[in-house]
Amino acid sequence: MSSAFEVRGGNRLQGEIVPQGAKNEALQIISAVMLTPEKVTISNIPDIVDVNLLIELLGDAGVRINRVSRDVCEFQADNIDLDYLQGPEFKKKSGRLRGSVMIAGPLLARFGKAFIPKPGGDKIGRRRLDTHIIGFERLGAKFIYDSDDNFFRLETNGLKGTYMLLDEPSVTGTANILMAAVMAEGTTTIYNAACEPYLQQLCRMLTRMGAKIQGIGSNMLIIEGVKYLGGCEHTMLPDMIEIGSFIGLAAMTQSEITIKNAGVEHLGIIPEKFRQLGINLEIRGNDIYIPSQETYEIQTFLDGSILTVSDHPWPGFTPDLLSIVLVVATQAKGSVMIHQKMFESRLFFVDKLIDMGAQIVLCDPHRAVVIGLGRQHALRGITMSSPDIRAGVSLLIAALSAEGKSTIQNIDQIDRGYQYIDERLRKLGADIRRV
Ligand SMILES: CC(=O)N[C@H]1[C@@H](OP(=O)(O)OP(=O)(O)OC[C@H]2O[C@@H](n3ccc(=O)[nH]c3=O)[C@H](O)[C@@H]2O)O[C@H](CO)[C@@H](O)[C@@H]1O
Ligand SMILES: C=C(OP(=O)(O)O)C(=O)O
Repeated sequence: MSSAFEVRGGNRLQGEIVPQGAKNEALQIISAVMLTPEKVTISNIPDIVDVNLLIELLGDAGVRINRVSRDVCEFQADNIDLDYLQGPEFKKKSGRLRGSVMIAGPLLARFGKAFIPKPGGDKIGRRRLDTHIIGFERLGAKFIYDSDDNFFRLETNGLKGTYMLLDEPSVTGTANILMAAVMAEGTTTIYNAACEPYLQQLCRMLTRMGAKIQGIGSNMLIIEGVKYLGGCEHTMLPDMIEIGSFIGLAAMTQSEITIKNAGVEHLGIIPEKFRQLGINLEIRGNDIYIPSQETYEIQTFLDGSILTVSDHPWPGFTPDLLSIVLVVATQAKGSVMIHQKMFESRLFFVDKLIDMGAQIVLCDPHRAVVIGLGRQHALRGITMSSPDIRAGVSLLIAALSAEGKSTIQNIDQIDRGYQYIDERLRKLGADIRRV
């Protein structure tokens, strides 16, 4: 696979784009197929590296996989190879993505055993697994940590429902504990649960499989354990992070874009945050229309002070869109403070934007002040490397708006989560190619 994008910036884009199925939802939903020996059919699966890798991993572990089409797949986990799941190949492969940790909950529920290698995913700061492990322990699992090869082994003679107050509303942690609790004996209460649309979707899927869950969409899930879960069908929501990325792309490149079938009722505060940056967007049924805008002006707070955009667990603003907001602000009129509270290494990519001519002060690893150029001059194309998935797309957006040629290396990071991105952007008129 090639590993760089060459972009000639400055084109105004135009047209319609359909978001892919949600990556982070897919990783939960595909893990949940392990909960039943029956057939599960999943639709709107994004064709991206992380998701394909998880599907491959399940296949290696004995799950029967029938990819009916690019975005529909049937799974049947009626013959799992538990030995494979503690072997060297699994350790290596599953370490390449974050989502693989979520196989543990279903395995523990169904077989009383699970193995968690050090997970992969973005290197964006410390990413603890404490919430997952402590949650499993509270349900009655014992864990052994093998420090030589960074491997957690979990075992139980039977999970038992309990009350737990999570240390933090971890997204993958909540999903993992939930998938274990649905087949535990008795009632489990998970308080301070994460409640992103990804999790709401997982709860709905589990309910269709026969699970009993109350409090869906809230930070308190009450789960009545059942003995058996059956097959189901599930369709993934559109990827809200991709949608936010396209809104940012449209504004930054002064383009007129319609994002089709955007699942607007599931976007929470996302459209409002982009409006705070001065971006016009119209919700038209289930589509989002972004008109071409010469300039956009960042709002201030009501008292006139400089706007801060920060991340917060759902229903707050997702940390996965802060890098996009930051790049869009570089060409706005006005200033904004970006405060990335969750991750300590996600803002370092701003040095590349500074090289391109953006005015940004990185105050500390968590906070950056952007002084918008207000189109006084364009960014300049440069050669850069993509440090993580969202920074990668932010740099791509910057490159598409910049004057001249940019080369973005390490685009495997982008391919991890954005489906055929070059091809789709070319259809909108972007000058981008893989080299
Ligand atoms: C595969 C997947 O679904 N990945 C997402 C998931 O990762 P993931 O589930 O790994 O992230 P967590 O929700 O566990 O949180 C990530 C980090 O943020 C810290 N933290 C979390 C909650 C909190 O209130 N305060 C806090 O500081 C945690 O200590 C942790 O180190 O959720 C993250 C937070 O939305 C997203 O960036 C990732 O895209
Ligand atoms: C951080 C992200 O992904 P992961 O958790 O898979 O690293 C992301 O999707 O922005």
